[in-house]
Amino acid sequence: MVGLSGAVIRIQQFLISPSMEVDAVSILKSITPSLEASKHKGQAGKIAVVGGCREYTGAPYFSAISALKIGADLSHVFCTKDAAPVIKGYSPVLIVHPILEESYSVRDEDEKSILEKVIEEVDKWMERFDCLVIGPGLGRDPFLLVEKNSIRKFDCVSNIMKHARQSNVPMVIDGDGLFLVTNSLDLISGYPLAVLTPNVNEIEGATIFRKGVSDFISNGETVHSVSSFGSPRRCGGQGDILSGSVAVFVSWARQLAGEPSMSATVMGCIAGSVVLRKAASQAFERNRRSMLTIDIIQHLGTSLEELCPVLVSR
Ligand SMILES: NC(=O)C1=CN([C@@H]2O[C@H](COP(=O)(O)OP(=O)(O)OC[C@H]3O[C@@H](n4cnc5c(N)ncnc54)[C@H](O)[C@@H]3O)[C@@H](O)[C@H]2O)[C@@H](O)CC1
Ligand SMILES: Nc1ncnc2c1ncn2[C@@H]1O[C@H](COP(=O)(O)OP(=O)(O)OP(=O)(O)O)[C@@H](O)[C@H]1O
Ligand SMILES: [Mg+2]
Repeated sequence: MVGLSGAVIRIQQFLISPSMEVDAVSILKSITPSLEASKHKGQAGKIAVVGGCREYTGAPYFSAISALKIGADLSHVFCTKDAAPVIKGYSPVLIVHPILEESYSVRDEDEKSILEKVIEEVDKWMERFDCLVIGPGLGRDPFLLVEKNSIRKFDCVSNIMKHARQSNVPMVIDGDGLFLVTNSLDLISGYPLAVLTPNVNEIEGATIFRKGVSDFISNGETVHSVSSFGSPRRCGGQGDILSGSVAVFVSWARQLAGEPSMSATVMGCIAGSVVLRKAASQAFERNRRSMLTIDIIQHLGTSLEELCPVLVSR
């Protein structure tokens, strides 16, 4: 396990490691499944986003809707009670669970029983999920994410992550989920099915996707870059599209037969990067300075189709 200062040194090593521009489109094509009339609902992926609180409702929406736009069959959001009606109002296609509690609505003596209820609710679904996204718009409430050395004994999201890990469910960790893991590295340390998507970082065992002018993806051994043209607009929420997209591609990559030369998490990150960058470039061409995150979401389908045309088997 590495501490935060260790993680910072590793960021520097990560950045100076030689990286190779990867053939991202070939990887995308190799993991994207065909559409077959015989397939049933759920086989193309069931994704769950854990995030959304009073302040942030956009981030979990962007992430969850992007998973559907990439091609997942079902997309769930586990959020606080206050955020749920707002997120439901954005779209009827998302399945929204208003189960998380913030500390202002929980008495100290009720914490344990409420935590148990939250975990019971999530556990009902856990085995069915192909990938979780932890953190978009989660906020920093101490009953959601416990801080290091806090006197607080319980928090909801660490426990959800522990249960996901026990069930071998992959996790893409972004936004406030990154804040949580930098305070509790053991949540993901040594877990090969964790993907972290910070602006810069590295933690042993997990796959790191460092976002920027070029995206760098590493599992600690090799570094792959994706530098295809994206967009010069940096409006908020593009990282959320990425987390939802990567979740779907990781779940697809895990279905590959044989022994692929890269891990499912690395392949899923590469595929997510190339599709998002293409969608961002298309959205920017059309909207220029007024390009918004929702414009990129509208181009996810056409970008994926251009890079990896759909194959329909009857
Ligand atoms: N419309 C919306 O509702 C939006 C909400 N957003 C949410 O807003 C909240 C704050 O997002 P910000 O963009 O300010 O924060 P970031 O997504 O940049 O980072 C969140 C946290 O991750 C950690 N982190 C990131 N990079 C790190 C590194 N290299 N090393 C160590 N730790 C690192 C830090 O604790 C940081 O505060 C998040 O919940 C985010 O999901 C954003 O996603 C933008 C859109
Ligand atoms: N300077 C850049 N030029 C081109 N593309 C970029 C640049 N920076 C980031 N990107 C692309 O945008 C994607 C999202 O990265 P970004 O840095 O916007 O995330 P973020 O800051 O976490 O977003 P959010 O607002 O959702 O929190 C990256 O994967 C990358 O492909
Ligand atoms: Mg972000």
